[in-house]
Amino acid sequence: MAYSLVISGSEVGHFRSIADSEEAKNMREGEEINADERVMDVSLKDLSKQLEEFAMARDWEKFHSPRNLLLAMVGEVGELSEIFQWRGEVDKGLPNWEDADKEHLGEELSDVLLYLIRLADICGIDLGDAATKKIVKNAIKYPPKPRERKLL
Ligand SMILES: Nc1ccn([C@H]2C[C@H](O)[C@@H](COP(=O)(O)OP(=O)(O)OP(=O)(O)O)O2)c(=O)n1
Repeated sequence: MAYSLVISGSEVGHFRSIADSEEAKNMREGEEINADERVMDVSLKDLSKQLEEFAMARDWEKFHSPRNLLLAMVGEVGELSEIFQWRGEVDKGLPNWEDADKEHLGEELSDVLLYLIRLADICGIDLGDAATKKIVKNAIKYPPKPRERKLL
């Protein structure tokens, strides 16, 4: 049986509860989820909250220690690497890739991101704030190329 879970940009709250929705609970392995619309502008804090709720609903908080989350993230980095393994150099935008391969890539990138966000949260790090400050620090360390002066 196929399920179609439609998520719109204005329904992030709905999306937030999808993992614990009746449809999700009733789903069996191999059944299809069809997210027809993209979720726009989801924030790190939104994702962090969803991950906390996901762990709480399954009583998985006891497993989400900093070390376990780090190891889980590294494992997902390995799965991400496997997608690129033996392919040689890949063009930007992945023009010759099958849709299924791109979807798989999106899933593995998401797994890395989600474990990273959860790790930061569990460690009490505000990742959005830390990353923004790091970008500023990077810009000071690596100043932009000076513009060429126009000679009058
Ligand atoms: N204790 C856990 C287990 C899973 N997840 C979440 C975070 C990841 O987004 C995803 C990882 O799930 P799997 O371990 O099933 O890994 P994959 O989705 O990569 O499946 P597979 O390894 O079979 O390809 O689920 C989590 O938060 N906490």
